[in-house]
Amino acid sequence: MTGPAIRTRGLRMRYGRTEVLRGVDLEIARGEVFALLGPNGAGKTTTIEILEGFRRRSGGEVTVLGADPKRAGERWRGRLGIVLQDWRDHPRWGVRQLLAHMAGFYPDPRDPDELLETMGLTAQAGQTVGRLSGGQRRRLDVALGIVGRPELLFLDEPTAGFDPRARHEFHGLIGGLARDEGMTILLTTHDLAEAERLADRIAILVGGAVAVCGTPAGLADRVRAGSWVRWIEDGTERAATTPDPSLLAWELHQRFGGPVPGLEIRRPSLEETYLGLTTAGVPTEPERTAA
Ligand SMILES: Nc1ncnc2c1ncn2[C@@H]1O[C@H](COP(=O)(O)OP(=O)(O)OP(=O)(O)O)[C@@H](O)[C@H]1O
Repeated sequence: MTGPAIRTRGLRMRYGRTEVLRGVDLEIARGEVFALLGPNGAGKTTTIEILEGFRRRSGGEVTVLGADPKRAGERWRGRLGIVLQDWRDHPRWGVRQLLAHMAGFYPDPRDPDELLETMGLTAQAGQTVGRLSGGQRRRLDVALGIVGRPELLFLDEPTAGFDPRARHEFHGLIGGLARDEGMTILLTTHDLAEAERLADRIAILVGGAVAVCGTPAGLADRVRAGSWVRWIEDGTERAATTPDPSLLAWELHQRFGGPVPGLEIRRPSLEETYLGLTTAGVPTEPERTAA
């Protein structure tokens, strides 16, 4: 099938009088791993719930695997894998029992035992779901999301509550699903390092619209464009923001004819810049950050 896996144009959502999404434009290619970032309440979950067909949008166009989620049926839904933020609990089910039960709904499911092994849950196979730790529960959620070999996988904050080892293993698993099986993956996360590591492209949602979107490297260049340079001149502290701090330092060095008093150069981390973007708004053109 041709065409992008996901396409939205002018997607809008209003809860009562509050407009949460104000024209979200996204285009996610088949086989792409795409991360949606944004502060709490930015509308990430709302966006993916609309894409999954769980929520009716207020406006705009949406196509997911060639269909409008508003009208798509069960066969379309069977091509999606969904890992929600708060999955309904099945505390009395056995881990393997639940996975095998869910596998039964799909025409070509993964083998539940192999999947438990991949997810590091073999030892918990006979345990009831209610007795799993938070991280184990999350891994089971992901197993349930991929048991039907979905073409498109939605992961809403998949690694929340994971310890570093589980997170590392999970990143390997997601990389493998995309690389080896060509699965399209849309994930939301608050972890910038996770987005950089996993995603082919990242979009940051601010104020109900996509503020920036690009590859992790492109985004890093773009948001890191402004470095702060400070120095003392005529007894006064001076400061400038520049995309090329070494050039400015060299110019100052020439001007002073030697060492520059109080010279300090600081390059904001991606994390700091992300925080800046999401609290103070963001210039939409890269040139403006580089001014
Ligand atoms: N069913 C609802 N009714 C009314 N308001 C809602 C509803 N669901 C979400 N909202 C509001 O919409 C906004 C966006 O919520 P959403 O859960 O989509 O954000 P998010 O980016 O996923 O946040 P988080 O990072 O905290 O998960 C929030 O202000 C939230 O309170």
